[in-house]
Amino acid sequence: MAGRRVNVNVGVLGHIDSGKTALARALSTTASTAAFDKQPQSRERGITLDLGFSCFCVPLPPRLQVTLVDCPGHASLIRTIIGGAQIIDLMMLVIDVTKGMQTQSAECLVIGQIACRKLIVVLNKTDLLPEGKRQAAIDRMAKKMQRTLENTKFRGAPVIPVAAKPGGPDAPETEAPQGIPELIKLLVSQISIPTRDPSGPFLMSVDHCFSIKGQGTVMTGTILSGSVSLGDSVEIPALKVVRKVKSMQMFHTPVSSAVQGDRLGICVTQFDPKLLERGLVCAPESLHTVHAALISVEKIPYFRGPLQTKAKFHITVGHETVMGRVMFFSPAPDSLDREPVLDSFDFSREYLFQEQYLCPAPAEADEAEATEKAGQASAGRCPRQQWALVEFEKPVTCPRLCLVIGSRLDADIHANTCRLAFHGVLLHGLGDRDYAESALPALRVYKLKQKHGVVERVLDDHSVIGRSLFKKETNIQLFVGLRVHLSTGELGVIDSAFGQSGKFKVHIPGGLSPESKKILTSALKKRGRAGRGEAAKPEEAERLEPAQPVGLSLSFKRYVFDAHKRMVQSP
Ligand SMILES: Nc1nc2c(ncn2[C@@H]2O[C@H](COP(=O)(O)OP(=O)(O)OP(=O)(O)O)[C@@H](O)[C@H]2O)c(=O)[nH]1
Ligand SMILES: [Mg+2]
Repeated sequence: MAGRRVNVNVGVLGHIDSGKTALARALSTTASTAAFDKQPQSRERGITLDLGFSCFCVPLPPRLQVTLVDCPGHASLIRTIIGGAQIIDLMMLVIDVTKGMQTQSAECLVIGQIACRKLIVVLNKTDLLPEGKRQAAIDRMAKKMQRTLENTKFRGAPVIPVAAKPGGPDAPETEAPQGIPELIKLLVSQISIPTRDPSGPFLMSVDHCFSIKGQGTVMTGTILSGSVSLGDSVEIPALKVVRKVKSMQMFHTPVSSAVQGDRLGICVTQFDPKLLERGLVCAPESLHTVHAALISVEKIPYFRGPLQTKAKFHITVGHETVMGRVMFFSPAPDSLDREPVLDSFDFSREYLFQEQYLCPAPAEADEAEATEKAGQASAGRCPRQQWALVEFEKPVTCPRLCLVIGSRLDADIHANTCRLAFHGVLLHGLGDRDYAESALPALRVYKLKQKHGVVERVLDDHSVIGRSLFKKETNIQLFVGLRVHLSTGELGVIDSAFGQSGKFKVHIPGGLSPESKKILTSALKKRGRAGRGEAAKPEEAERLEPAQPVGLSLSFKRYVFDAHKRMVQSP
């Protein structure tokens, strides 16, 4: 790769109007087709609508080509921002120094924590600060940003002041940007040349597609994995078409091959560019299209409100965003602290269904209160990994183990709240349309069912009558053979229904203990004659209630996807 430029992708993210495009322009020496808001709609609306690519070179060995990925800032374009964040090696978070952190700055920071390894903060528009107080204001904002980064993985990241377009839109082009050489120096010092891995299946994220008369259709994008050479066949999975690579260019320079991390244009023939505004191109058959997926999931702490099972979210899978319904589940109680596994899903294990994603209970909540409340787990009971089954409204094509982000993009963009709800890794895709029948029965997620009743009376040393555990209309036959526990410690087995009012007979293999017999036979006088101290009639005597209630508890599992709804009791 002597003399070959190593390409590094740097994202330019931040709240709308913080000056991202102005900064990209101030830094770049070469612009790609769609850089600097060239599209007419961008011009019309005066905002960036799509990813813009431009670059500059740093003549250091190996010659570094820094590709800037200029992302939109507008809240409604967050899908594009998430797509952009997945192809970058380092993120520049652009902050308007006169405004500080704004809503989308916070969302970009969240996306950065999920998708990027490195970040620097660029305080832009310093020319707007009054001359005399400028440095003090910059120092104050830099300190504020450090505090914001304090409890993120970017703690201690560098903060640098610039003015990408001093004087603003009306300033003459001659007005030189400020702080750019220092920013380039900082970028070069922060960029660790990522190890590019040419192995693995070829996968490219395409961000623009256009035709060139006499040549064919050019798809520009960034290689996410593997490599590509002239003459290779590539698949557009969303359209299920395969084409040969006719020619390739990197920033207007013809090349014969490219590897992960490179940004390039691939030219193919007989392909209508309108069919693929943005999406994926890959080695044939290397991606899968899934109708549902099992993901490892982590809640984003800034998202307010619970992550409710059965709720719908916008699910960004790789570079596509579709609506999906989620069902959360956690490890079975005996494996709460298992090491998280992020490269596969273990179907051999059992999992506990959750009404909500489990968050640590507040420190002051006591154990009972914490386990009581849905969606909360006391400190010692918070699992190290949780999962979700995501059922997509329409199938998505994505790489294995790709990033997944769940968000509430329909939330009010002026409500200054983080719309990003959770993130995770797609561990297992369900490609069958009828996955509910073909795949889900193998997913052993269970609900723990608990029923409580009382012993009404003793029949003999090995059997009692229970009540208030089933409803009158319950078919008790279904429960025959299940184990119940007496509050006095004995183990019982449901033997049969007893009468028509939901009562049932319990067989106690080990027999009642003497204490239990005492409790159960030291009966309360029944109302009526016996209640008035008169001798109860014999048939009334056996209906006497124990003085102190003896509880009967029945617990069993029901597997959520077991069509027969069997009740299972662990051995
Ligand atoms: N005074 C001053 N104005 C700036 C500076 N940088 C950008 N601007 C102005 O701020 C406005 C927004 O600049 P853009 O670069 O389009 O901001 P952006 O972050 O790309 O906007 P979106 O892409 O729509 O989110 C424009 O009018 C710029 O001229 C700066 O350093 N100083
Ligand atoms: Mg812009």
